[in-house]
Amino acid sequence: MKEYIWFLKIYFRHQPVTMVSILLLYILMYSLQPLELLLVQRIIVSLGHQSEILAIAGLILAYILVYSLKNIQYSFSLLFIELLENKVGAMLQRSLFDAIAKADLCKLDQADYLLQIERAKDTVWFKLTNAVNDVFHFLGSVAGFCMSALIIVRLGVLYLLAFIVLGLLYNYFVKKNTKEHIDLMKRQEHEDRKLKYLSNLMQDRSNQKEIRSFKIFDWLETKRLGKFDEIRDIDLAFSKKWTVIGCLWSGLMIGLENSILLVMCYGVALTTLTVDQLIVLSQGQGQIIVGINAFAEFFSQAQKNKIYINEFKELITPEESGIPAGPNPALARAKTVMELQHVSFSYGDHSPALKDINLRVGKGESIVLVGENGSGKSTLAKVMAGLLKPTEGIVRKNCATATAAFQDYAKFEFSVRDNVGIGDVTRINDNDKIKEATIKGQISHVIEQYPKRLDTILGKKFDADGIDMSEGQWQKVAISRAFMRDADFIIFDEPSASLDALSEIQQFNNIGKYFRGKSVVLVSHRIGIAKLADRIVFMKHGEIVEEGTHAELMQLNGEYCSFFMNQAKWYDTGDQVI
Ligand SMILES: Nc1ncnc2c1ncn2[C@@H]1O[C@H](COP(=O)(O)OP(=O)(O)OP(=O)(O)O)[C@@H](O)[C@H]1O
Repeated sequence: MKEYIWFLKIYFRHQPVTMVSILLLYILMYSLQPLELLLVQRIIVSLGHQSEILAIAGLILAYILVYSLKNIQYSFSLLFIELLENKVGAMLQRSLFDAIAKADLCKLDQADYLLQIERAKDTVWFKLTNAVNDVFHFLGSVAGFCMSALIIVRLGVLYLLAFIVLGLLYNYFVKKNTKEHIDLMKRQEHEDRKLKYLSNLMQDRSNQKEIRSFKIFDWLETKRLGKFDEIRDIDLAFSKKWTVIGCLWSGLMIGLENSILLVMCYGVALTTLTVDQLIVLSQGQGQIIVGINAFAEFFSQAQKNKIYINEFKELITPEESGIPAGPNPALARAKTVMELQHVSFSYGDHSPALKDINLRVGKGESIVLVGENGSGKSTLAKVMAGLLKPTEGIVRKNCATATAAFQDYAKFEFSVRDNVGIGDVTRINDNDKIKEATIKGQISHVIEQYPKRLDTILGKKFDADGIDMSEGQWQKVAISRAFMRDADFIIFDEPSASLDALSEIQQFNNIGKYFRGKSVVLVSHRIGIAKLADRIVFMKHGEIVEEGTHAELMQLNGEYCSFFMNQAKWYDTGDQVI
């Protein structure tokens, strides 16, 4: 019940009036049914006793009123529930996005975490509101059940017991069916995701080049259909099985219901029961069964909801940040902007991508990380940027503002202004600053050619006039973001991977020029760039194996030297590698 109290509190805190209104409406709805029963009985008795026409008309009017009230109440409760869903759903969705934005980046590569997010989207909009609805239904049905039971018990305890047994039997079937269905859904969840993935592959624009060039449409479609058939066959088998069981069970229930009806009719024949009592009992039977179903439904649903609520609660509970925020006096004294002590990092259960890294970035120092593919440079850059939380070790930071540009930068289908301005959202409407950033990022001359300039939409998903930039142009937009902020500490992970040779040289010149005096950590494959840095950090298999200036490392004649010479021999300029 802990989890129910947690989320009910959230709903009450945000929408107290709506919550109380729904509760009152449900209690009213469930109380109207037994009232209807009493009125029917009174009408029959009055007719039988040939009471005054005015009294009979009054009773019929009251019955019509109760009946109409029931329908009006239903429409209102739907309206209130929708209101609740929209208001609280929007707030919960924000909590979810907030949690995703704060989660360790590598979590977003984990299938389980992605599945949790997928489920949470449903939880936000439907499952939690449904759970609130269930609680109200339950409370209302308790009230209704008690009133119906009181009416029936006056006519005979045995009738009430018989109806309760009938209700429990009905419920046994529903419970079995629901349990098996839930088990099936859980087993199918992963398969459903695979099917969704395959379907998305077929419609995603970015895959169309490969699909057409390699002519893999049929191959992919066979895969998708295979998965679709697999899921459909299992669903169909389930439906067939439960249709047969359902028919047999309904037959049994109809038999039992009619047997009870026969007993009641026999009671009328023996004059132990009057006709109005027979009508009240036969209608009351339905209300008792519905009541028991509502209880059982609530408890079985509560079991399911418990899982979703707990999972959602866990998902939106903030994680501890990887790097302690704020200035660090000890680092400030040592003129250090960042220090890593014995830092290791693993992606899930994989072998460590970083092993026992010790690194200090001095104020105003430029460091270039070099090494073979997969040696851990990008991972280290992400740990330094606070995007990945070290598995072991400590990262200490001492800088007011930091900025970063990554090789796997985001392409937002927004305007150029937004794409660049997000580098510092506080200045997203500052045209001069944005233009300056695009000049430093070497993309201003391209943007100047667009008729709408900074207002040009990048990408064509939402705007037919949108511009499709080349990969290199996109990279320049991403780099311009980094120039938006006057940061003390800048991390560049392969900022030139998609640039042509001249743009690349210009880009590095710009970094040197505009970030002079700032602390810069740069990941680059272009080893000639390393020579310009204050310090070179050479990585291999997730470890720092050599550290020093270009001259020092060349003299050492170790890993860096051979890496440098190997790259240098592809350039005629020999030692003058760019
Ligand atoms: N998201 C991920 N999940 C699992 N393993 C990963 C992930 N990203 C990187 N790795 C692994 O971590 C190791 C280090 O990768 P990283 O990208 O940091 O290397 P890198 O030196 O930047 O490589 P490159 O020069 O190719 O960009 C590699 O073995 C890689 O396979």
